Amino acid sequence: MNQSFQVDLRGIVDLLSHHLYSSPRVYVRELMQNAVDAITARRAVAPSAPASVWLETPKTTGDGTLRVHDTGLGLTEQQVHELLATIGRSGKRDELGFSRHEFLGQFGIGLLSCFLVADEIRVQTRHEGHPTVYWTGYSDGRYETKAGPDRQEVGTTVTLVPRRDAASWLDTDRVRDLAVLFGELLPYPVRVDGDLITAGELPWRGGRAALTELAQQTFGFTPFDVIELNVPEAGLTGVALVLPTPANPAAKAGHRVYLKRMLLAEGAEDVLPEWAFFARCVLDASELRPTASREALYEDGLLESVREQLGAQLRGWLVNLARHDPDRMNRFLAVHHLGVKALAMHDDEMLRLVDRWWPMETNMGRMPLEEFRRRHGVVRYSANVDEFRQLAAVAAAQGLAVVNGGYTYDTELIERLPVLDGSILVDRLDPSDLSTRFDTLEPGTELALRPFLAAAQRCLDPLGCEVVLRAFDPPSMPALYLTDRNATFQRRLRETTQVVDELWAGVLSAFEKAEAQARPQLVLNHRNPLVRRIAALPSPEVVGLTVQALYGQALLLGHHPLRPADTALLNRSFLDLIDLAVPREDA
Ligand SMILES: Nc1ncnc2c1ncn2[C@@H]1O[C@H](COP(=O)(O)OP(=O)(O)OP(=O)(O)O)[C@@H](O)[C@H]1O
Repeated sequence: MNQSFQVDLRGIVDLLSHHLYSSPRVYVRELMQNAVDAITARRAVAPSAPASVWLETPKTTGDGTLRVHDTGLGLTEQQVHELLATIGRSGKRDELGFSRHEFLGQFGIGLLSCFLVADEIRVQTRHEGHPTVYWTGYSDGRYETKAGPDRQEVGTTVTLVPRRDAASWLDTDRVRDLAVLFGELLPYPVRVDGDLITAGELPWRGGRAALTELAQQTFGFTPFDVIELNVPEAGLTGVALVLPTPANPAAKAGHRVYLKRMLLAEGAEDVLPEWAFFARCVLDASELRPTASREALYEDGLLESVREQLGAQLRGWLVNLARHDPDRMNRFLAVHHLGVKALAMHDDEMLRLVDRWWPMETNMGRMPLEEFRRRHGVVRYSANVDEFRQLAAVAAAQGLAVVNGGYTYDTELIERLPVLDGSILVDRLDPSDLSTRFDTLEPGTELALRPFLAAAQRCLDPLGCEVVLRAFDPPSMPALYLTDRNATFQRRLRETTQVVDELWAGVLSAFEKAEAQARPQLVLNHRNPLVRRIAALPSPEVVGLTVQALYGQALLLGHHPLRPADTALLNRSFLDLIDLAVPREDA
C-alpha cells in the first residue's frame, strides 16, 4: 500500500526559523519575491499586463495585518492546492523539475517563512478566466479554501495576521525599511503605503556622482576608484569600489550582492578572489544561484568562474593604472601596500607590482627594487631595521648599496624575487663583509700603533671581542661593532647552553661548530680624530677605559643585545672615565 509522508508544519517552521534563515525579516523578501515572479509569469503570456506590487502596513490596513498585492498571474483553485499547500512544490520549475531561470523562487518553501511572524496567512487570488479563490493557511498545518466575491483584477493579495509576539515585525517603519533593503532594485514598481520605494535603474548605470553616493550609502566611504564589473555568462553587472583606507587582507570582505535585482546579502564573501581585499563590490547577477536561505551564493562552477573573471577585471585595473597613471598607482600603494605585500608573498603578479612600484628604503634613497637592480645590480639587503640604521651610512660610504629589508614582509619578498626572473641576484648583507671593504693602514702607521692595539685588545679579551684598526668613511664614526651571522648564532647558542638544564644543553651542543671561532669585531676608525687621540694616549689604562667606552657605544648604536658582562663593563668604564675627568678634592 502506498502512503504519503505526513508533515508537521510546526516542526518545519521551527527548522526554518532556527536553522535556515538568520532572521524572521526574510518574510518581506519572500512576499515581494512571489509577487515579482507572478508578474513575470503573467507578462510572459501577456507582455502589456500591468506590473505593480504594493504593500499595505497596519498603518493603512488599520487591523494590524500586512497586505501584499500584486498584479501577477494569480492561481486557479487546483494550483492553490498543488502549490500553496504543498511544501517543496514550486510553480517555478519546468516539466523536468529544473528551476526556471526567469524566476527568483525555486524551492517551494518561501511562503512558509511568513509563519515566522504570522499565525495565519490569507491568500486571495484570481487567475485569468477562473473564479477568485480564498485560501487560509494556519501555522498548525491546517488550511481551507472557499469561494467568495470575485476580485476585480487578476492577481493576488496575501494577508498576514501577525502572531502576538511577532507583531513588531509588521510595524510600518520596519516593513518599509525591509522592503527598501531587499527590493529597492526590483524591476517592477513597488509601493509601501502608497510611496514608491523602487529606484528603477541599477545605480551603477548612473554617472560618477551616483556611484559615489552608492559607495557612501552602502559602505560609508568615498571610493579611491570605481571599477566596472561585467561577467555576461553569469548575467552579472556591477562595480568594485576601491577602499580609500587600508584594509586588513586577512579579514573577509563583505560585498553587496543582488540576484535578479533582489538583495541576497549585504556582506557576501567569496565573490572576489582572496587577494582583492582592497575592493568592495555591489553587483547583480541573474544566473548565479542562491542557497535555500537565499542569504548566500551557492558554491558551484559558475561562481568559481565568476570569481576568476572578476579577479581578472581587478587585475586589469591595476595593470592599467600602473601603465597609464603612475601617480595614482603610487597613491594606491601608499594606502594598500601592506595588503599588497601580504599577497605578494604567494602571488607573483602582486610581487611584480611591489617590485616595480613600491619605493623601498635603501641607503641610496627610496626607490622600487626594480630600479635598485638597474642601478646597483645585486639586491643586497639587511634583514632588520637596526642593522640597516647602523650600517646604511657606512655601507654607502664604501659605495655599497643596501636595501632595508627590515619592514614587514620586505625580506621575504626580496628573497622571493628570483621567482620572477631567475637572473635576479639577491644577497643578504653580512656585516662582517663590510670590514673587508675598509682600508688597512700604512705598514709604518700600523707598526707604530701596535702597542695601542695590544692594550685595546687586552681590555676586550674577556668579552670575546677582537679589536681591529681600519680607515673608513664616514670619519665622524669612531667605532663599529661587526658580527658575522654565524658567529652571532654560535655565541647565543653557547650562552643558552650555560643557562638551560643538562638535557637541553646536550641537545643544543650538537649545533655548536668547533670551527666557528669567528669573533665579533670592534673596528676602530683611524680616520676619526678622537680615535687618533686615544691611540696617542701614553697610559695603557686610559686607553683601556676609552676603548671599553667605545665598545659600549658601538653596541648601543647597533642595538646589539647587552649581556650582563657588557652592561657591567659599560658601567665601570663610564664611572672610571668620570672619575678621571673630575678632579679629586684631596688632590
Ligand atoms: N503572489 C503569488 N502569486 C502567484 N502565485 C504565487 C504567489 N505566491 C506564491 N505563489 C505560488 O506558490 C508557490 C510556492 O511559493 P513559495 O514562495 O513557497 O515557493 P517558491 O517561490 O516557488 O520558491 P522559494 O522557496 O525559492 O521562494 C510558488 O511557486 C507559486 O507558484
